[in-house]
Amino acid sequence: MQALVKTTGLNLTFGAVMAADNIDFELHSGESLAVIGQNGAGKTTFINICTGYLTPASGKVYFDGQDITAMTPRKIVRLGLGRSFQLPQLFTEHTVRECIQLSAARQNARLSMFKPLAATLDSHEVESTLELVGLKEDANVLSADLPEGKRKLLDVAMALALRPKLLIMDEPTSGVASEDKHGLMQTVMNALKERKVTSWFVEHDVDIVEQYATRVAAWINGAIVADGTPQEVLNNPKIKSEVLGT
Ligand SMILES: Nc1ncnc2c1ncn2[C@@H]1O[C@H](COP(=O)(O)OP(=O)(O)OP(=O)(O)O)[C@@H](O)[C@H]1O
Repeated sequence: MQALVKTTGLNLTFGAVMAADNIDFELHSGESLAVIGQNGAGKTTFINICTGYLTPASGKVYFDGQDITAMTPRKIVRLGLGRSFQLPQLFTEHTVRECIQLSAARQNARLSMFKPLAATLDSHEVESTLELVGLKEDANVLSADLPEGKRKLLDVAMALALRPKLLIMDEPTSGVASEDKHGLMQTVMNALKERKVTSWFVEHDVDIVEQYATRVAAWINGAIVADGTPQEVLNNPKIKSEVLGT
């Protein structure tokens, strides 16, 4: 089966820092990948390279068989590689519904000064996305007024409005109270399953990793040092001492 994401020999340094060290990696449709690693290990740099925000010094990135190494983030999103951010990128002066509408319109290049936004979009699509992430009752709330957990959900919903094949989430539960993390992840993972979206998420909470990942990749100094089932990676002595600190 062709990999959904494939990288070959990716390298990137920032001065003396090795942020990506010859990374060969594959992700297949249907996987749920958790990425773990200490701060500064290179998890976000790898995501930035795969989503067009950074260009590697050498190496290639393929999405669905297509070379996307030199593509812009916008083009990559249109191919079906979605992304959410550690700090949600919302339209803070707009309501929850409008944020989803704007996201969907951006994807379809349907933003126009001359037509109301709602008239250019499939309203059923927008409403079903709101429902999917449990934000229907908040549809008319300003996104800036949402609590952190719902801001994260809206960020995911905006990415889902673009109908991705893969969603990469950089720390989807960071900044959320520990008692709310599981509820948030459950909603997100149910939504991805419903839309048949492959998932890749960066996570520091081992309980979340164990519960929601089918595969774990552990990073140290810009390299993947362990890659396997959660059981294998989380019980690996090197990962326990150098990544998890247990
Ligand atoms: N634009 C940049 N300029 C200079 N150095 C950078 C830049 N981006 C990242 N780095 C450095 O590259 C290394 C990897 O950073 P990266 O953000 O990828 O780590 P991370 O594993 O995502 O960490 P965190 O868990 O803190 O988000 C770090 O040493 C970081 O300081």
